[in-house]
Amino acid sequence: MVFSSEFLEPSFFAKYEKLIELMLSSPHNLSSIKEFERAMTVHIEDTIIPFEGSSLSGRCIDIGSGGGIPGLVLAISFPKSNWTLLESIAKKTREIERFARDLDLTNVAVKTARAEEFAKEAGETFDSAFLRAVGRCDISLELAAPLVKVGGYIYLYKGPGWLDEKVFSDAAERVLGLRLSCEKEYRLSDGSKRFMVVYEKERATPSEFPRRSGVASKLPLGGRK
Ligand SMILES: C[S@@+](CC[C@H](N)C(=O)[O-])C[C@H]1O[C@@H](n2cnc3c(N)ncnc32)[C@H](O)[C@@H]1O
Repeated sequence: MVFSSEFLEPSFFAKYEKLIELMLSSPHNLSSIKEFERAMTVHIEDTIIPFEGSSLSGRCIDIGSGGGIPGLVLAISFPKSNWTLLESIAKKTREIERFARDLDLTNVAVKTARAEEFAKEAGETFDSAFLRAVGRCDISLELAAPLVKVGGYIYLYKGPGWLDEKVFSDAAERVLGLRLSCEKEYRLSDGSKRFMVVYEKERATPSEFPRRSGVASKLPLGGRK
């Protein structure tokens, strides 16, 4: 682990390890990485390193949470934040609920729905949204913007291809009333490069959003490749 232990309480590390054990032993193929140490690097370090020395609070949503990454890791690390973990596949949300219970996390709620549908019910009520490996930046921003308050933030976890991908975010920023607020490069302990890209929501999301389920990927705001 490359992050400093001063930033995190020792009890958090036991929970990260337990979460990875739960993910790897799940029958539902929640991680393409099967080896424990490698999963600690790819899932835990990747989630935590960009927040080293920061704090997180308020209502947070992890969109497309899969096996609970990054939401469960951030819920462990920042107990004062309140989390909704949103995932469209029910067998995954049942697993996330079980993990949150086994980890004694009282700041986590789990919801089975597509982001486009959940946004109609929840509206612009979250302080921050987090997405990792859910889609290209413009698609992720379109799923997140209708759920975030004006003045709130969208955090995208991005891999080494970010500098080529970022061209697709311009149109989404303009249409959705977002501003690129911070772009931070970091490295995992294996040397691989990652980016945390943060957008501030400056204006209310136009009423044509959310578009129907699936349209954000079929007709992306940044255009087709
Ligand atoms: C590649 S997985 C990434 C999971 C996790 N965020 C991670 O980094 O390990 C993408 C997940 O997003 C979910 N997903 C994709 N589009 C979604 C949508 N519109 N609403 C909710 N979940 C969605 C998928 O079901 C899938 O579990």
